[in-house]
Amino acid sequence: MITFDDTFRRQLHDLFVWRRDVRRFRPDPLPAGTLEGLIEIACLSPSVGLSQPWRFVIVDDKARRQAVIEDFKACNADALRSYSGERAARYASLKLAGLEEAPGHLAVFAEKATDIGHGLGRATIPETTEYSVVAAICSMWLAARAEGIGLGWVSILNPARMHDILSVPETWKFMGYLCLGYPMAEFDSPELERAGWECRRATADFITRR
Ligand SMILES: Cc1cc2c(cc1C)N(C[C@H](O)[C@H](O)[C@H](O)COP(=O)(O)O)c1[nH]c(=O)[nH]c(=O)c1N2
Repeated sequence: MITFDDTFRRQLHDLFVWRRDVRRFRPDPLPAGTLEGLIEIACLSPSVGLSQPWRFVIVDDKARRQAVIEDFKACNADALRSYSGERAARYASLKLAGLEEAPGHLAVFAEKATDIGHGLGRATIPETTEYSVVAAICSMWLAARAEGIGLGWVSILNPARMHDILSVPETWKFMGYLCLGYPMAEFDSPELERAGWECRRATADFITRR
């Protein structure tokens, strides 16, 4: 039997506190096999019916990376137009992806048509497939941070374009595009909070009793 002691629990708590969404990366490359190792950990995550619906695409090709960057720029410009006044100025000042600097690019999809798991748990709530993939990304996020590697989740992208750029099957649903690399700096608070976009609320605000 494996048990975890107080020292581990304290360190685990620090890991939760110091995990960040990272957009500012140092240019240093990641050691060979880093992404594969993180994917290995992600695959230990829970999944509905043990369906393991996560699909990872390591994007090394320069032209495909550039196409993703161009799509981000277009989507981010559209997003900026949805704000006005002071909010728009603030949005424009945010750095919302580290696509140009990050040495590691990883696109993550959910295989909606998988037979693995024989449909268990998915009939009433089909979105459990996507939930499972999000669980895997969160595991990877923490595992990366434990290795001193920053992960930034980019969702300001057009899912249909991601399919075209990455040539993946129709049944794969785009879940997110992850930038990975060594962070420029470490923080214990979200960048959006530090930039004055939004602040974390008290935990009690999210709890209701019935
Ligand atoms: C599903 C999803 C999608 C996105 C994000 C997160 C998640 C969960 N986040 C990161 C998000 O802004 C960040 O998690 C919060 O601001 C909290 O900061 P920390 O993750 O605690 O550093 C994010 N950040 C960003 O700069 N560009 C983006 O496109 C996205 N997209």
